[in-house]
Amino acid sequence: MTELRARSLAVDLGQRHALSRVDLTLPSGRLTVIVGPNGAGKTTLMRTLAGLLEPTAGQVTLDGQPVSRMSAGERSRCIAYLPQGGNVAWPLPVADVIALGRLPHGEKPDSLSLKGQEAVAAAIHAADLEGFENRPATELSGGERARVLLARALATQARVLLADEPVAALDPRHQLIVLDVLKEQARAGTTVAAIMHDLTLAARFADEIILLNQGIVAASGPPEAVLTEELLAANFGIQAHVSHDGGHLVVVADRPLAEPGQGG
Ligand SMILES: Nc1ncnc2c1ncn2[C@@H]1O[C@H](COP(=O)(O)OP(=O)(O)OP(=O)(O)O)[C@@H](O)[C@H]1O
Repeated sequence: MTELRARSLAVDLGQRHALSRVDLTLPSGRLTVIVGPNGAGKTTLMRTLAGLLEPTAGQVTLDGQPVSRMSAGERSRCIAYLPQGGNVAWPLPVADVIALGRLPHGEKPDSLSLKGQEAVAAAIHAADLEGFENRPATELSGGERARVLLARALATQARVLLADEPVAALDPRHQLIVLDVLKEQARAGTTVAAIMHDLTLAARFADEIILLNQGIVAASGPPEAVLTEELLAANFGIQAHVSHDGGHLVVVADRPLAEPGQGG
């Protein structure tokens, strides 16, 4: 059982307290979705969990080991991080970009081990990229590129997968495909967390939701406990209608409130 934990985490960015007193546990076998308004600290939290940002206070541990004390190589083998809106700088073939996910294992695109080749093929299949392998990665649509970068993260086969808005640029079919992949990864034993803004999709796929607002955890738990009309008003500043449809929670944002938390 892999467990990524944050204890009393605080991160200051310049003069701003981006995160304060964050305690959370991401267990393996579960898909945790992090939601919250713009500027809530979601990316800051995910980068800190990935060991890419040094906390001002508190600690992140992976199975009890402080992430900050892991070497960069060990960390990138254990924790795959998919950044928000990532780009591809070089016109490499798609298959080579995905194979870069094996670099933490010391494997280059032209010298993949058998395990590496299998990991890349599985990632191409999971991200629905068969037929794209030889296309220059710089000549893709935004959604296609997002799937290539997800596939690169999958190819690492890390124990932890952290994805910052993995479905933001995707069409509805590929949103479902990618979230199915993340859920399958979790079911296979990976610790998976994703940041999302689509609350209905989040409710449908998340085992647990963490609601972040102004750098603190405002609520966490199963979707129905977190995505309530009261918590959405207080934290997103929206009057929302939450209903059930075929066992799924549906969140419709009706209108913005003048101030977060203001009813009526
Ligand atoms: N380099 C920086 N220096 C100072 N403040 C920063 C820096 N980067 C981010 N911030 C601030 O920290 C806060 C948290 O930013 P963060 O990117 O984590 O938010 P987020 O919840 O991911 O937002 P979004 O939904 O818009 O992606 C914001 O108020 C942001 O303005």
